[in-house]
Order: sequence, then C-alpha cells, then structure tokens
Amino acid sequence: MALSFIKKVFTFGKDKPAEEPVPEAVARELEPRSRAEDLPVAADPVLPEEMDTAGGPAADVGEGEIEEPGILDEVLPLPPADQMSDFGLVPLSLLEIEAEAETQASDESEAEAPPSVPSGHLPHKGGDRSEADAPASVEETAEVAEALSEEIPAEIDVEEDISIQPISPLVGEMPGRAEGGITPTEPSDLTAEQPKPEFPVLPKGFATGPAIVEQQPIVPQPKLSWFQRLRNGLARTSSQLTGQITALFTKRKLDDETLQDLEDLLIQADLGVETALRVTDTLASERYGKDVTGEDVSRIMASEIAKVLKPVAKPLQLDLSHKPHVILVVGVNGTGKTTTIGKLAAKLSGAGLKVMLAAGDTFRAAAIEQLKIWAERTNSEFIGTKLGADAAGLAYDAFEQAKARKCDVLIVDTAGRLQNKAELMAELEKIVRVLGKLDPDAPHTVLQTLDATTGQNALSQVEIFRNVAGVNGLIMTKLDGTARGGILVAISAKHKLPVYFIGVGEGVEDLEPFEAEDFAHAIAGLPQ
Ligand SMILES: Nc1nc2c(ncn2[C@@H]2O[C@H](COP(=O)(O)OP(=O)(O)OP(=O)(O)O)[C@@H](O)[C@H]2O)c(=O)[nH]1
Repeated sequence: MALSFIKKVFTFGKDKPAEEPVPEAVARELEPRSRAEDLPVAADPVLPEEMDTAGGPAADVGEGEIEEPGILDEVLPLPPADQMSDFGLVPLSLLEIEAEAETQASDESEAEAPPSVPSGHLPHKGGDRSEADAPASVEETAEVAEALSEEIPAEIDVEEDISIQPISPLVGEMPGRAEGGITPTEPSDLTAEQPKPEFPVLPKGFATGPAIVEQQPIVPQPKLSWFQRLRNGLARTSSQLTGQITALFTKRKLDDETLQDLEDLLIQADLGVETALRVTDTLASERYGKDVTGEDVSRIMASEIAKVLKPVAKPLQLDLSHKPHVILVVGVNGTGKTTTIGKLAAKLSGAGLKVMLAAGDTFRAAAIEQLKIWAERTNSEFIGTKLGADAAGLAYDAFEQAKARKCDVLIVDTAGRLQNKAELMAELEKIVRVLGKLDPDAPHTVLQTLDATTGQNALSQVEIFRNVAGVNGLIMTKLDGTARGGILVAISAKHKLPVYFIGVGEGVEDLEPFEAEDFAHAIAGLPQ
C-alpha cells in the first residue's frame, strides 16, 4: 500500500489521478531538489498585496541558525521524520525511489497526464489554485515523511546508506517556504532563453561592453650607475666621434692627411685645438706610416684627454676655520645653480656640517621658493628677502646670520645672468665686494655652473665670470642629457680651473665628484 502511495506521490504533476489528490506540500517535499543548486527560486512567490492573506513574509533566518554546509556534508543519522522538513532536508534514498517511480509512471500512462504547470508559469500561493494544489500543513508533510521512512527496506542501514544533503539555507529565507508553499520551478524555466536586451548595431570599429584593458606588469628600471648615465649623456659626442674616426682610418695608413682630418674631427667635438693637437702628435709619434684602427685612436684620445683633466679633477676644499666658509654660486640662467646648491647642501649637512642657504636670486620668486624647499629637504638654515631686493644686501645679512648661528658653510645663490649683460655682471661684482668686507677671504669659493649641453659658448662664460666674480671652481651640470662634454676638456686646458663635481641628473643624489679617467673614457666611448 505504501509503495503505491509513494508511486502516486512521485508521479504527482505527471499522471496524478484526479480522485486521489496529493497535497502540494508533499509533492513539493519530494521534488528532486537534493542539491542546493537544484533548488528553484520562485519568482515573487508572494506579492506584497498578498502578504496579509499569506501570513506575511517568513521570518529571517538568523546567523548561526543554519548549519554550515561543510558540517552537513558529513553522513549524519536521519533526523526523525516529523522534523525533516524543519531541517529543510530531503532523504537521498527518497530521491532514488522517486527516480524509479518516475520511470515506471512514464511507462504507465502518458495519456492520463493531468494538467501540469506550464513551463514558465509560476502560480502564486493563495492565487487561483485548484484544491489539489492546496498547500499542506507541516504536520501533513511530516506524516507522509514518516510513512515513507517506514517503507525503507530493512536492509538499508540508516547510518551508512542514507546521506543527508543539505538544502541551501536560501530555502529558509524564501517566503513561500515558511508557509509551506514553495512552487517548484521546472528546470526548463531556468534554462529557457531570456529575451536579450536590444543594442543598436554599432559601426565597424566599435564594440559594446566593458573594455578589457590588458595590464602590462610594470618592470622596475634598474638605476643606472653614474658612469652609465655619464656615458649615455656623452653618447652623442662619443658615437659621432668614434664613428667618424673608424670611417677615417678604414684601409688607410696614418699619414699627414689623415692626421689633419683627425685634428678637425676633434676640434668639431669641442675638445679644443690644444687637446686635438696632443692627440694627433701622440698618434703620429707612435703609428706614423702604419695601419691604425679606430680603437687605437680612441685609446690614445682617452689617454690624452685624461692627461688634460687630471690636474683639474680636484675635491672642493673647505676651510672650516672660517665660520662660515662662504660658497658663492654664479652662472648663466638655467645652468643649474639652485639645483646644484641643493645637492651640495645635502652632501654637507648629511656629513654633519651646519649649512645655511641664502636666496640671493632676488629676481625670481620661484627661485627663492625653490631654494627654500631645498633648505627644508636638506635640513639647512635658510635666509631670503623680498623679490627685487638688493642681492648684495642679502649676502651681507646672510653672512652675519651664518656667523651668529655658527654655520660651517654658507652657500649664496645668485640670479642667472648672461655674461654679456654688463649691469648684471656689475651687481655680481658688488656681492663679492660686500662679502669681502666681512671677511677679506670671502667668498672663499666662487663656483660657476656650466650646462654641458651648451658647447662653445661655455668658454666665454667662464672667461667673463672668472674676470668679474673671481670664479675659482667649476661644476658641469646636465651631463646625463644630450651633453657635449668635449667643451669641459677645452675649458680645462685653457683655464685650468678645478672641476669639482658633475651633475648627472635632477635628483639630490645626482652630483658626482669629477673623475678625469671616467670622463675621458666616456667621451672616447670606452668602458670605465
Ligand atoms: N638633467 C639634469 N637637469 C639638471 C641638472 N642640474 C639642474 N638641472 C635642471 O636644470 C633646470 C634649471 O636648474 P636651476 O637649478 O633652476 O638653474 P639656475 O641656474 O638656478 O636657474 P636660474 O635661477 O634661472 O638662473 C632645472 O629644471 C633643473 O632641474 C642636471 O645635472 N641634470
């Protein structure tokens, strides 16, 4: 009897005889939904306006009231039948029985098939259902479940053979579930093709949807050594020079004509007549009448340039018996005075010296602000004045302040000026004179910055600034760019002024002591 009852129960919705209506809740409980993902989610099972008659929405399931799926995945003893629905569980064995009953039922009567819920239609609870569809109470469900559990063959070991599949916690949250009124959705309802939103057809070259941008991993660039930056900066000079030299000596012996051509090439590279002659003389004495390669010439050239530069590659001497040792920084506009001051201050204050920076460039507000920032960055003292104020007056005040505050070094910035502007050069002369009144040796160092991209004009800059302000040391900046470093060789050969540092970048670290050999190798395109 029980088996035939089960058969009927499982064929509900397919061949249900009209005279034996099966409560919907029973059928629902036995529907094939043993896995959480199989659970149908009724579309709007209760309309808001139906809430009163439906008994209101299900109480929310509180956190922790639902067992973790992982726990329920284990084989657990079957709970008492009357509690199964409370747990939201369906015995797997029943699902197997159902599958069997379904097969038989489909054989028996296809013609008797009762009206089923049309695909895509989900009847509303409390709507226009027939009596047969009427919701069953939880008690009824429990009774049926108990009857079914009695029918389980004796050989089935409940503990071993019945695994309980958890039903998604969602079930407890579904309004219909609380009222015992979940209406199963045919699988076809879920897979049925939904009407696609219509988009306009875009012209060729366009596409709809979110753009997919492939992210390229950012590869950090290794920081180049200062020599590599110097070599890169001088690459234009060196590659031009070595390329021409190689071309000059290909399949040619060293004679007067090739020597003259070489001398011209070296002068064009800003190295100056003096250095050019040194190179050709040495080459002639060693290899005249013989085959010469470009590499031979590069080696001799590097060696002769280094000889010129070595005497000027000196450290910046600080006489710390003066408190302060005054460094006046001069040069043409934009040659890197302020930046170089910042770099020097960083080195000196980093070494524990007390440094003061004086904003003597009273022409540019930005220059004053720039120096102030450098002072903050380098933990230096700062002194400035109004825009347009007398720069010599500021230099005077700065000296006194630095002395009073026991600064080791005072570095005075000045406005950039072209060497041919007499009035501005006279102002520079005045600054030097005023400082000399406070200390006859001040300024102790007059540094001139030279922009390495300048070329021949740098020669006359040194000439005039030296005469007016008594420049006694040089710093060549921007050797990391597209430099024409050959001019430093010519200046060194002519003026023999110490070259203390070279600038190889805009960063605070990018100031390197000048090394004659390295510089000579970089110009000749040879490794360090
Ligand atoms: N690449 C590179 N840029 C530098 C170097 N030194 C300075 N600069 C840049 O050159 C520009 C001018 O530098 P400043 O320090 O303002 O030059 P300045 O001589 O004080 O300028 P004025 O006050 O106008 O005379 C700035 O953009 C600096 O960042 C260097 O060694 N390498």
